[in-house]
Amino acid sequence: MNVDIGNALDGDLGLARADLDALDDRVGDAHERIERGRAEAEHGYAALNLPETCDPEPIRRAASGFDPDHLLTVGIGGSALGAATLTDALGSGVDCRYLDNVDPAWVRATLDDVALSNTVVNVVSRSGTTAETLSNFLVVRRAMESAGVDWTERTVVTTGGEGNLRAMADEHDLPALDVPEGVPGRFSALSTVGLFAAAVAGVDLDELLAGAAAEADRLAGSLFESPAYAYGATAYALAERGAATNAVMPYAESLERFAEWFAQLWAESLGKDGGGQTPARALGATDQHSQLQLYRAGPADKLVTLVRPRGSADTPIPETDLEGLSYLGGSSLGELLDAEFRATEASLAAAGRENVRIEIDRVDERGIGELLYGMEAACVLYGELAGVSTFTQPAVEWGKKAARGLLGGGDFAEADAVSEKRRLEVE
Ligand SMILES: O=P(O)(O)OC[C@H]1O[C@H](O)[C@H](O)[C@@H](O)[C@@H]1O
Repeated sequence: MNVDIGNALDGDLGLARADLDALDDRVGDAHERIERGRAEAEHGYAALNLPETCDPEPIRRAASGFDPDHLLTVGIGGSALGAATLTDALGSGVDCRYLDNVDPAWVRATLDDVALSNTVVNVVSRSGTTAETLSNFLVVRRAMESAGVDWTERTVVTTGGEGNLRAMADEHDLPALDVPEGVPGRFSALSTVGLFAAAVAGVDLDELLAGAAAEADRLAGSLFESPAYAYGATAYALAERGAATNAVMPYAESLERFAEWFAQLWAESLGKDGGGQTPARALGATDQHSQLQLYRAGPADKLVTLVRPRGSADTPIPETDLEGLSYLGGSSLGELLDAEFRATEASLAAAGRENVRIEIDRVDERGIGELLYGMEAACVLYGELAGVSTFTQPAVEWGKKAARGLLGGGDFAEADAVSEKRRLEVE
């Protein structure tokens, strides 16, 4: 992964090279803290050891028993987004669906759309208690029963040591993969949580983990020596100067889910103590024709993170005698996309709007391994610099408890707050 922070300097928010030089001592201290956390496999930091600690063999074994047309992953948040990012970017041959919402019409439509007799279900929940995931799984199970399909033959469970899912896996003797200790959901893409779906979809797990390991090897005590830290430190420094939004804009359709994954990573890890950066999701070149207006001419409160592969398969643009379009003929869609990318960068920079360029060689296992690991390390570094508790999500838990209380799942004070909703209705 290559990170170019040149366009983050000397823009409207006033970040100068000297500021990054001054920040670098703190990056060195944060790196030491991160390395200590990794050495002791502390909660959260353990995720940065996954390239070494994750054994792909049991995952491949669990996947090898199937040759499905469809893979239905039932999970939410960190228990769906990592797998979805991997299969969208790298998967082939298997139709991968993610039941990561409880919209009843959509769940029904998804189930109607797949041949359940040729579907593998992966139900994923670290806690084994998440209401959305468990409810969806019960619906899937019932649909399989109604279709005369033995769900116990087609279900793989990925979960922690305890909880309802673990009990169900034990009761029905289902194949079960363990969520590793100390790895929060949003940092779990490179574990059993993300890799089962990837394996079913034909992704080369060894190459993916090798890409991540290569990025891990680049972590160093200076932001000028480590691409991941260069990005994390720059994002932090800009946030301190008012970049309240981080707009992530991949220039590849296959990376659209990556932006969704990044949004969870960044928001849930760093949105604490009144700070953080609101992730915005955009897609190049499509959103050059919509959101770019705001990024260039709206409030100067953003970092735009442009992500792209350096190379990909290309499609020539046919010659045309249409007047005014001849400049396109003989060129290619790839060249056009490249020009759009560089034009966006330049248009932002010329308006004083900070942006960073992140590149991988290709959208392949190596590149995606580098990218996911690099963003995770960047996020952990940002968390250290900001002094927040990167690996917790108390605000999310609050809402979970309130919803559970409303459904009669226990006595939660959070549920009482629901009746205190302020109203000012206009009809
Ligand atoms: O894997 P689970 O325990 O089902 O959790 C799924 C998701 O639940 C919560 O909302 C957390 O905030 C997420 O970080 C987590 O990924």
